[in-house]
Amino acid sequence: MLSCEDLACRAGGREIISGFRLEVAPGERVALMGPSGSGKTTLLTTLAGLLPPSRGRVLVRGLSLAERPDLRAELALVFQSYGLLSSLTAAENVEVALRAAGHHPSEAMDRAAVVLERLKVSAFADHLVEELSGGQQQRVAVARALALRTPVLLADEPTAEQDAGHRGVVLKELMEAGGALVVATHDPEVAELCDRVVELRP
Ligand SMILES: Nc1ncnc2c1ncn2[C@@H]1O[C@H](COP(=O)(O)OP(=O)(O)OP(=O)(O)O)[C@@H](O)[C@H]1O
Repeated sequence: MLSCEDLACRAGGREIISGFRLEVAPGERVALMGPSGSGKTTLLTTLAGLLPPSRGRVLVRGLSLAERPDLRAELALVFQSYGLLSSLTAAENVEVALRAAGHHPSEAMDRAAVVLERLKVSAFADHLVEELSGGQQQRVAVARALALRTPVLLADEPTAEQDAGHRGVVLKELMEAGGALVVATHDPEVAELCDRVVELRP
């Protein structure tokens, strides 16, 4: 579903990742682990097609992501820093992503309501993102990515800001989403729920 071979990524003028190989099957859940600074965010950003690799290619269904930008529609990314539009409401953030992906406004509204409910943020659906706590914002970011129902979901430490109860909520939704999942995490319990662990070394 998602693969790369001999991938190298640069950030800040130096090579952060080199000779990286990954093959993720449809529906497979992979935990990406490694110490702080080992390159998990850099790698996820590259796999999402947002940062061009300095060597190698990212393939989606065997096709080059660089040559076929339309394949980006197969991927969703939960950013470590959420990447929400702070002057919009939680619901609008999800709806905007769905509308940008081609969904009818009324369908986007319905789908956003369902996914925000599942992530336990429906009580804040009409609140501006800037009024939400870090944990609430993170669940909106997860909701936005899940709402797109892409075959591949990339998630960067998606439970880092969650208390124990909400961590379970986020994990359940991510694990049951059904698509391939690559999740960067420092949490061994998240890794245990995945099918396998890929370790990055600094
Ligand atoms: N835009 C940038 N400019 C300069 N250096 C960068 C940039 N982005 C990342 N780096 C460097 O690349 C390395 C890898 O960073 P990255 O954020 O990918 O690591 P990480 O494994 O996700 O870390 P963490 O677990 O702390 O989130 C770090 O040494 C970081 O300082």
